[in-house]
Amino acid sequence: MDSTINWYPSPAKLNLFLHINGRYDNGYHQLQSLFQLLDVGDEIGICANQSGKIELKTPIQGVAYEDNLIVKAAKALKAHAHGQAGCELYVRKKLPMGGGIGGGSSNAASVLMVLNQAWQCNLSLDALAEIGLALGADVPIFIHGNTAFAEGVGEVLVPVTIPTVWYLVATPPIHVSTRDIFTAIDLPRNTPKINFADYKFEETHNDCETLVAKMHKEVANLLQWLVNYAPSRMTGTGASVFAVFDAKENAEKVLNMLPDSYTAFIAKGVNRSGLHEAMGIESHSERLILTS
Ligand SMILES: C[C@@](CO)(OP(=O)(O)O)[C@H](O)COP(=O)(O)OP(=O)(O)OC[C@H]1O[C@@H](n2ccc(N)nc2=O)[C@H](O)[C@@H]1O
Ligand SMILES: Nc1ncnc2c1ncn2[C@@H]1O[C@H](COP(=O)(O)OP(=O)(O)O)[C@@H](O)[C@H]1O
Repeated sequence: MDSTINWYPSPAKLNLFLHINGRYDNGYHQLQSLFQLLDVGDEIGICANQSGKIELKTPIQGVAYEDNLIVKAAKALKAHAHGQAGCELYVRKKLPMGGGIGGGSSNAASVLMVLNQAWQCNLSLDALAEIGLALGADVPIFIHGNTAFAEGVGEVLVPVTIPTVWYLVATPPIHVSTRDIFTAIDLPRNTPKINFADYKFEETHNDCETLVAKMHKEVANLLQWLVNYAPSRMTGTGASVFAVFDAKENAEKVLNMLPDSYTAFIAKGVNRSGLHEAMGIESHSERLILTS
């Protein structure tokens, strides 16, 4: 094996809506969501070897080696590899962490997908998604690599093709703990299930948004500002917020006016993950086609 570092996309996602339909006995929440993949993300560098060691060459400040989802993913897959499977791992972090745009889960998925090939584990996408689910509820989305409706805790997926739009994604300088939101007493947990074929953005919402906006005025202020320019909503359990535009130029105009206190980027919505495109993995799954 040579020592070339190969770089792969690790795309971000948005939850275009997030409905909480109930709660399972283990405390996890039963969700419905539309996961929109983006053409923007981190980059994961991987150099597979036969050292038997998993080395992270670019540590992330504030995340310990054993807690890093990149390392956890490699360790989880090593149990399915032969011989002295090892690797050097690198990340070029571009996505804000803990913002509800899935950077950590996507990093884990990219590592699982690439090492599955490099170590010749030959696991199916379903098997990789099952390993990924134990690392985080959003990992299966990134393994299957489709913009998709999700149910359950995010593991029951219906791939979808939706029209291309542009997003301005902005993150206030705060951290929202997913756990704190899901354990809050006043989180709504009884939104009726929708039929995915009837989905319309304006008829859906994010059940976490009101609570997070109440707890963090930065999120409330950002939403109040953005909604003057375009339909806007929080993604996941926050703190990032997105606004939807038909044209990239319009998103750029609003980005130029955005106060400096937010980190922000513009991304195109894609129906297929850039990782799967880069790895040449064809999409065979049947897709629900939405025209608006
Ligand atoms: C709700 C979403 C939507 O994308 O929020 P974001 O994390 O993206 O903001 C995710 O599915 C989150 O996934 P992830 O961040 O991987 O969550 P996990 O590590 O699996 O769980 C963190 C904690 O959130 C709670 N949790 C998570 C998912 C879920 N369906 N119900 C829950 O109650 C659990 O208390 C768990 O201990
Ligand atoms: N490789 C990683 N990239 C980002 N976050 C990571 C990573 N490994 C572990 N984490 C931890 O996971 C948390 C959630 O990260 P992330 O997936 O970016 O956010 P979210 O789940 O809100 O979309 C971070 O706050 C960080 O502590």
